[in-house]
Amino acid sequence: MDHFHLVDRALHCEGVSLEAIAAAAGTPTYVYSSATMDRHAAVMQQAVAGAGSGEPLVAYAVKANPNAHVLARLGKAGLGADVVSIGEYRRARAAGIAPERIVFSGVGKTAEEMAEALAGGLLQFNVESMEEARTLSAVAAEQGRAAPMGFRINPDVSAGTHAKITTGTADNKFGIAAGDALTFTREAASLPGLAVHGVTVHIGSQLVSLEPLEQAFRRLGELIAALREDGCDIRIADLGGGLGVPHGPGQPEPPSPEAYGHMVRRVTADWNTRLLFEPGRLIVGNAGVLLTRVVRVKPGVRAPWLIVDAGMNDLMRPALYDAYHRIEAVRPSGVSQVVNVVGPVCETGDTFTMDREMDRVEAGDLIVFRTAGAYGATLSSGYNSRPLAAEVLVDGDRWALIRRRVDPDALAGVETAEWQ
Ligand SMILES: Cc1ncc(COP(=O)(O)O)c(C=O)c1O
Ligand SMILES: N[C@@H](CCCC[NH3+])C(=O)O
Repeated sequence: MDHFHLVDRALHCEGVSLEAIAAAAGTPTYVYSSATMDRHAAVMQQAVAGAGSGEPLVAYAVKANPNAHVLARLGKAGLGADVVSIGEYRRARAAGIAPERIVFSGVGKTAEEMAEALAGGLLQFNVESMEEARTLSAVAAEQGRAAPMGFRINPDVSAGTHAKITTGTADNKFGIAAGDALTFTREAASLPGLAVHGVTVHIGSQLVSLEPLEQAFRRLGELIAALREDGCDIRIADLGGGLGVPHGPGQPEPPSPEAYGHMVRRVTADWNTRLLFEPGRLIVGNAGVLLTRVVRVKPGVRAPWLIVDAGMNDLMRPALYDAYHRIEAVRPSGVSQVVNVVGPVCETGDTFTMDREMDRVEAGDLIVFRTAGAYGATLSSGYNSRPLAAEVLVDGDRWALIRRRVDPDALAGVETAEWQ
């Protein structure tokens, strides 16, 4: 069930009219549905329930949407957190997510970040190089603690997604080449303060086929067997995130979480490890829209330019990855038109789409970009001295402003002239 739906011929989020939100909160504003987030969290947890040995952990990838209220909601829905910076770690903890439900990923963790997370507690660091393992060892030795550790392998599998969100090929910066894993664990085992008990793999984002995932997981399975034979006690396999979400008619249809769960069960049946998952987009992508108002319609050669008050600074995905977002009128006219939808930013890349057929709208009308709950607000910037968009969370027939619009004047407080 879609919680963004028409009521009295106008788009609502759950029981709240998007027109009412725009009138009160202004535009552009991100609007999230709590019910959709809860449902996605439940669907993912059910899809992997009973897989592996011990309780599977669905650790939400905080980077997808780190708003404190979104995190608190997902924590209550039973999710842990996959964090990639100490900022995300702090946010996850502040949202009430327990340390033993947090994994720390990323190629560039600093010694300071490691020290704070180790002292605060976590399930494991997912380490991506021998150099990083040495730093973690030094941090652990200094605290007199053992650092719980997994390590990420690079399986050299192409995920079949956009090059800029592919992470598991030999050309990518991520992970340790699968062929180097034995040498890596032997060396890591010889360092003080490291408790190596996990392996992880994550090959990319918005995957629309299970095949590359299955290939990567099979490599991981072979590796777990080889590591055990070598005396390394692997107890956790973290299968990363990456499952794509539907973007609407005419767009590639990703496999369902249930199909993903079946594949995981089949491939991991004899692994005898606890399983971790790190979905981001799957949980929040379709739980959010970016609500924006048409500033004006300018005649164009190919098609009219629909100039909206959201720009590439608010929703970067089309400019960064040529990403598709379904666009809908908040009050559909029933008459269709072909338009180019662009923002006000002084860049040609500030183009959301060209030659898109959609409902006819005029200056002053509201439209939404769908599937904007993941990698939307969090990737935004204040480019062109534009404010950061507001964020709203809907719950039934109530809504709350969960991030105020951040005015560029806020910079006045941090811009200084401290010449040295
Ligand atoms: C290590 C890691 N885990 C999880 C994710 C979440 O990916 P997605 O939002 O596609 O599920 C990412 C982002 O690609 C990632 O880099
Ligand atoms: N930011 C990307 C996803 C990258 C996920 C992080 N590894 C997107 O918007 O699609």
